[in-house]
Amino acid sequence: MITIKVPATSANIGPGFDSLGVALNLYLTLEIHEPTDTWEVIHDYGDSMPSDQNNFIVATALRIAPLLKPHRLVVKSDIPLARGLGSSSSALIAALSMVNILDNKHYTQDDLLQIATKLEGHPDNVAPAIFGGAVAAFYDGTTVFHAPLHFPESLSFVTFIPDYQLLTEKARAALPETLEFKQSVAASAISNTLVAALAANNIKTARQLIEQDQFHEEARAHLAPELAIIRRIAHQQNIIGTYLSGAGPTIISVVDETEAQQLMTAIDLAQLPGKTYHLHTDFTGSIVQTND
Ligand SMILES: Nc1ncnc2c1ncn2[C@@H]1O[C@H](COP(=O)(O)OP(=O)(O)O)[C@@H](O)[C@H]1O
Ligand SMILES: N[C@@H](CCOP(=O)(O)O)C(=O)O
Repeated sequence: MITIKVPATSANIGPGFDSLGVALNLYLTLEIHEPTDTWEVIHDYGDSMPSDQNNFIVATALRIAPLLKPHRLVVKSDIPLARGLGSSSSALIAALSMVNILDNKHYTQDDLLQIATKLEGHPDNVAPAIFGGAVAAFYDGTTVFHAPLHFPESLSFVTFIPDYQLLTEKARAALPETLEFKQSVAASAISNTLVAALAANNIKTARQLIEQDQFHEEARAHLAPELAIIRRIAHQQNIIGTYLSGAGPTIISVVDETEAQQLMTAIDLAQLPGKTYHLHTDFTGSIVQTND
């Protein structure tokens, strides 16, 4: 049996729209079992998720390798669907990794990133899902340029996952088509400076910038009302900043490890519809294991 393990990801990290992302310690695992006559996907997502060649993982694999031989697959995941934690990117990387193995493609991690970004449209989830850690990336429509962003290791992520789903497609449809020149300059300067501050462990500057996104959060605020509520709660504590994870609706507060429990308790007291988790950076990224 072959097992592919891919982490969840949180994209944007505030002002880094479509460019910054970090891998988190929730995982999708895809087990590849024996060859079969037709594709069989065993999962516990419920009846609305296909269990045959129409399953997203198989369909994605067949887009890349239409003649791939069917196998019995088992998918296990603690990454919730359509919550802004990159479930579709993790599934996509699992699919491409399966093609890599079954079709002997010899894709490097960089090849995977280029193909995955073409399929996903933006690199900020797929890059950290492949490499682990935090990544900054830019896709010009043809090529992805990327570099690791070394976060201070003491940072962790208090993560509120609402009970409701929000498809990324719907949250992207809420975005403006254009951004005025002056605002674009500010938005990109905020993002650049946040990246430099995080890389330099300059927490004071990171704290001043992480909630200053000008690209997407305001346009999406009505789709994820918990963002404003959790920000208010978090501002009463010693946190670094709170942002909309990916397209939402998950809300993440970046905190020093030692401050996490106090914030989780405060969020839980607000009794919002959802659950709070204390997540950490996954530094490994996607891995493939061959078991007997
Ligand atoms: N493990 C999986 N198996 C099959 N399809 C999946 C899986 N994970 C995600 N998907 C597909 O991706 C959709 C969610 O993607 P998206 O709206 O981009 O949200 P997010 O990536 O933030 O979780 C799901 O509704 C489902 O169609
Ligand atoms: N930059 C994208 C990230 C989408 O992430 P997801 O986890 O919600 O799929 C966006 O903000 O649309």
